[in-house]
Amino acid sequence: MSIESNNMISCTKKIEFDAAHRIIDHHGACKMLHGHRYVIEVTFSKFLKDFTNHDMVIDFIIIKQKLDSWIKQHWDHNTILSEQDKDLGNSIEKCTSQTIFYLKKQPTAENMAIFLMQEIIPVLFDEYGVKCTRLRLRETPSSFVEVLM
Ligand SMILES: Nc1nc2c(c(=O)[nH]1)N=C([C@H](O)[C@H](O)COP(=O)(O)OP(=O)(O)OP(=O)(O)O)CN2
Repeated sequence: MSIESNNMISCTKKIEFDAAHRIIDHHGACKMLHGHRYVIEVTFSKFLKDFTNHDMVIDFIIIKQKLDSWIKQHWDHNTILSEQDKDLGNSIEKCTSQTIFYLKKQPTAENMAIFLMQEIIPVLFDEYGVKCTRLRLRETPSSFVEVLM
Protein backbone atom coordinates (compact mmCIF):
# COMPACT_ATOMS: atom_id res chain seq x y z
CA MET A 1 0.00 0.00 0.00
CA SER A 2 1.43 3.38 -0.84
CA ILE A 3 0.75 6.20 1.57
CA GLU A 4 -0.03 9.60 0.16
CA SER A 5 0.72 12.71 2.20
CA ASN A 6 -2.94 13.52 2.76
CA ASN A 7 -4.07 10.02 3.86
CA MET A 8 -5.27 10.02 7.44
CA ILE A 9 -6.04 7.57 10.20
CA SER A 10 -8.70 8.40 12.72
CA CYS A 11 -10.27 7.00 15.86
CA THR A 12 -13.74 7.71 17.19
CA LYS A 13 -15.27 7.38 20.64
CA LYS A 14 -18.94 7.55 21.57
CA ILE A 15 -20.04 9.24 24.79
CA GLU A 16 -23.65 9.59 25.94
CA PHE A 17 -25.29 11.89 28.44
CA ASP A 18 -28.69 13.15 29.57
CA ALA A 19 -29.52 16.84 29.70
CA ALA A 20 -32.39 19.27 29.52
CA HIS A 21 -32.51 22.42 27.40
CA ARG A 22 -34.87 24.77 25.68
CA ILE A 23 -34.59 27.07 22.70
CA ILE A 24 -36.10 30.47 23.45
CA ASP A 25 -38.31 31.78 20.63
CA HIS A 26 -38.44 28.42 18.87
CA HIS A 27 -41.61 28.24 16.75
CA GLY A 28 -42.43 24.74 18.02
CA ALA A 29 -42.19 22.51 21.06
CA CYS A 30 -38.48 23.14 21.61
CA LYS A 31 -39.27 26.39 23.43
CA MET A 32 -40.46 24.13 26.30
CA LEU A 33 -37.92 22.83 28.77
CA HIS A 34 -37.32 19.22 27.69
CA GLY A 35 -34.65 16.54 27.84
CA HIS A 36 -32.58 14.40 25.49
CA ARG A 37 -30.29 11.41 25.62
CA TYR A 38 -27.47 13.11 23.72
CA VAL A 39 -24.85 11.01 21.92
CA ILE A 40 -21.46 12.49 21.07
CA GLU A 41 -19.15 10.84 18.55
CA VAL A 42 -15.76 12.48 18.65
CA THR A 43 -13.09 11.70 16.06
CA PHE A 44 -9.35 12.39 16.28
CA SER A 45 -7.08 12.02 13.27
CA LYS A 46 -3.42 11.96 12.27
CA PHE A 47 -1.74 11.99 8.89
CA LEU A 48 -0.50 8.46 8.13
CA LYS A 49 2.93 9.88 7.35
CA ASP A 50 3.12 11.14 10.97
CA PHE A 51 1.92 7.82 12.42
CA THR A 52 5.12 5.82 11.89
CA ASN A 53 6.26 5.64 15.54
CA HIS A 54 2.85 5.21 17.10
CA ASP A 55 0.35 2.41 17.65
CA MET A 56 -2.64 4.59 18.44
CA VAL A 57 -3.98 7.91 17.17
CA ILE A 58 -5.00 8.49 20.78
CA ASP A 59 -5.99 5.88 23.34
CA PHE A 60 -9.80 5.40 23.53
CA ILE A 61 -9.34 5.32 27.31
CA ILE A 62 -7.83 8.82 27.30
CA ILE A 63 -10.68 10.17 25.16
CA LYS A 64 -13.17 8.72 27.63
CA GLN A 65 -11.25 9.90 30.72
CA LYS A 66 -10.91 13.47 29.44
CA LEU A 67 -14.14 14.19 27.60
CA ASP A 68 -16.48 12.00 29.63
CA SER A 69 -15.20 13.61 32.86
CA TRP A 70 -15.87 17.08 31.47
CA ILE A 71 -19.35 16.04 30.28
CA LYS A 72 -20.20 14.40 33.62
CA GLN A 73 -19.08 17.47 35.53
CA HIS A 74 -20.82 20.09 33.39
CA TRP A 75 -23.60 18.69 31.18
CA ASP A 76 -24.77 15.23 32.32
CA HIS A 77 -28.03 15.37 34.31
CA ASN A 78 -27.90 19.14 34.08
CA THR A 79 -29.85 21.84 32.25
CA ILE A 80 -28.15 23.73 29.41
CA LEU A 81 -29.58 27.19 28.77
CA SER A 82 -28.76 30.35 26.88
CA GLU A 83 -27.40 33.25 28.94
CA GLN A 84 -30.64 35.04 27.99
CA ASP A 85 -32.56 32.46 30.01
CA LYS A 86 -31.26 33.37 33.48
CA ASP A 87 -34.74 33.72 35.04
CA LEU A 88 -35.52 30.09 34.26
CA GLY A 89 -32.02 29.00 35.29
CA ASN A 90 -32.25 30.82 38.62
CA SER A 91 -35.65 29.23 39.38
CA ILE A 92 -34.32 25.74 38.67
CA GLU A 93 -31.18 26.34 40.74
CA LYS A 94 -33.31 27.52 43.66
CA CYS A 95 -35.35 24.28 43.60
CA THR A 96 -32.64 21.74 42.82
CA SER A 97 -29.33 23.34 43.90
CA GLN A 98 -27.78 22.25 40.58
CA THR A 99 -25.45 24.63 38.74
CA ILE A 100 -27.04 25.45 35.39
CA PHE A 101 -24.68 25.42 32.39
CA TYR A 102 -25.10 28.60 30.34
CA LEU A 103 -24.04 29.00 26.71
CA LYS A 104 -23.63 32.46 25.15
CA LYS A 105 -25.95 31.31 22.34
CA GLN A 106 -29.10 29.16 22.23
CA PRO A 107 -28.43 25.55 23.32
CA THR A 108 -29.15 24.04 19.91
CA ALA A 109 -27.29 20.88 18.98
CA GLU A 110 -25.22 23.00 16.56
CA ASN A 111 -24.13 25.51 19.23
CA MET A 112 -23.38 22.76 21.74
CA ALA A 113 -21.24 20.88 19.19
CA ILE A 114 -19.37 24.04 18.11
CA PHE A 115 -18.76 24.97 21.76
CA LEU A 116 -17.23 21.56 22.49
CA MET A 117 -15.13 21.65 19.33
CA GLN A 118 -13.85 25.22 19.79
CA GLU A 119 -13.67 25.78 23.54
CA ILE A 120 -13.35 22.45 25.33
CA ILE A 121 -11.69 19.78 23.19
CA PRO A 122 -8.60 21.86 22.23
CA VAL A 123 -7.87 22.45 25.94
CA LEU A 124 -8.57 18.86 27.09
CA PHE A 125 -6.43 17.25 24.38
CA ASP A 126 -3.72 19.87 23.94
CA GLU A 127 -0.94 17.61 25.23
CA TYR A 128 -1.68 14.65 22.89
CA GLY A 129 -0.72 16.17 19.54
CA VAL A 130 -3.87 15.01 17.75
CA LYS A 131 -6.44 16.97 15.83
CA CYS A 132 -10.16 16.60 16.48
CA THR A 133 -11.51 16.39 12.94
CA ARG A 134 -15.15 15.56 13.51
CA LEU A 135 -17.69 15.94 16.25
CA ARG A 136 -21.16 14.51 15.82
CA LEU A 137 -23.84 15.36 18.36
CA ARG A 138 -27.05 13.35 18.20
CA GLU A 139 -30.03 14.97 19.88
CA THR A 140 -32.66 12.35 19.01
CA PRO A 141 -32.52 8.97 17.24
CA SER A 142 -33.40 10.79 13.99
CA SER A 143 -31.45 14.09 14.36
CA PHE A 144 -27.78 14.94 14.61
CA VAL A 145 -25.36 17.72 13.77
CA GLU A 146 -21.74 17.41 12.77
CA VAL A 147 -18.76 19.76 12.95
CA LEU A 148 -16.01 18.86 10.48
CA MET A 149 -12.53 20.40 10.65
N1 LIG B 1 -31.13 22.34 13.52
C1 LIG B 1 -31.75 22.09 14.71
N2 LIG B 1 -33.07 21.91 14.74
C2 LIG B 1 -33.68 21.64 15.91
C3 LIG B 1 -32.94 21.53 17.10
C4 LIG B 1 -31.53 21.75 17.05
O1 LIG B 1 -30.81 21.71 18.07
N3 LIG B 1 -30.98 22.03 15.84
N4 LIG B 1 -33.57 21.18 18.26
C5 LIG B 1 -34.85 20.89 18.30
C6 LIG B 1 -35.48 20.37 19.58
O2 LIG B 1 -34.57 20.39 20.66
C7 LIG B 1 -36.15 18.98 19.47
O3 LIG B 1 -36.28 18.34 20.73
C8 LIG B 1 -35.51 17.99 18.57
O4 LIG B 1 -36.23 18.04 17.39
P1 LIG B 1 -36.67 16.82 16.47
O5 LIG B 1 -35.51 16.18 15.82
O6 LIG B 1 -37.74 17.33 15.60
O7 LIG B 1 -37.23 15.77 17.55
P2 LIG B 1 -38.34 14.66 17.38
O8 LIG B 1 -38.05 13.59 18.38
O9 LIG B 1 -39.67 15.30 17.48
O10 LIG B 1 -38.09 14.14 15.93
P3 LIG B 1 -38.84 13.00 15.07
O11 LIG B 1 -38.90 13.56 13.69
O12 LIG B 1 -40.17 12.75 15.70
O13 LIG B 1 -37.95 11.78 15.13
C9 LIG B 1 -35.71 21.11 17.13
N5 LIG B 1 -35.00 21.44 15.93
